[in-house]
Amino acid sequence: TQSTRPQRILGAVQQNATRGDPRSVVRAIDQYCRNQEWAMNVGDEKGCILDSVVSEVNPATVLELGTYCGYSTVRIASLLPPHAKLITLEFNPEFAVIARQVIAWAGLEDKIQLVEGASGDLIPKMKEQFGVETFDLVFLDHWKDRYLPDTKLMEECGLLRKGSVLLADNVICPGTPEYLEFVRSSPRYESQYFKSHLEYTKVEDGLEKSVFLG
Ligand SMILES: O=C(NC/C=C/[C@H]1O[C@@H](n2ccc(=O)cc2)[C@H](O)[C@@H]1O)c1cc([N+](=O)[O-])cc(O)c1O
Ligand SMILES: [Mg+2]
Repeated sequence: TQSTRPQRILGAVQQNATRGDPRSVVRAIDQYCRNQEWAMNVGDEKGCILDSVVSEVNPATVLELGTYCGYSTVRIASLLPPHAKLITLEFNPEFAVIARQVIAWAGLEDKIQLVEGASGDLIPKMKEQFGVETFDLVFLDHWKDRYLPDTKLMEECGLLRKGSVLLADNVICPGTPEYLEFVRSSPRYESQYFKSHLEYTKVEDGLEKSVFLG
């Protein structure tokens, strides 16, 4: 029976990465997706921008919207301080099965909690069910038409504090026009665009970093 792209990505990790070495997991996925088949990981070029923002924020609590195969999950978690926690939301059970194995191969299970479900349903439960106060960093990389409603939902649920950082992938390609307009025009956010390229291509894309001002 035919394998799926996520299954082939997991295979590339198991064949080419070293157990317990997150950076080798990241490298194995990038090499596979650059040389064998494209996949919607944030990738190595935008990944360096992601690394710099994570290192600058040095977050104790991170929320990732959109796990997929766990590439950015592992990339972020590998840079977190000892007791920091990353919660990642994944809607597709098949993707979740793969991501859990990628996270395990990297040896990062203790830092990462993968929760299955829709962001719109899970965000209101963050405080009561997952014991979260606020998030220091949110990485948005799920369905592009959910970036804005979920940002408003996080505000309403008191999950953002003065200084919380939102980092959004794909603000150019595929594009998140309503989200971009909102964070760039709202007086409650200080936004900055990091120009880059769509993963594994020469097409323009970028990350938008938006600091919540409270
Ligand atoms: O479409 C894109 N991303 C959508 C990602 C969606 C992911 O978020 C999950 N989710 C988790 C929780 C939810 O509530 C909803 C979905 C979905 O189950 C999926 O795993 C995309 C597309 C391109 N592209 O070039 O076409 C490039 C990119 O970098 C992209 O990120
Ligand atoms: Mg993306």
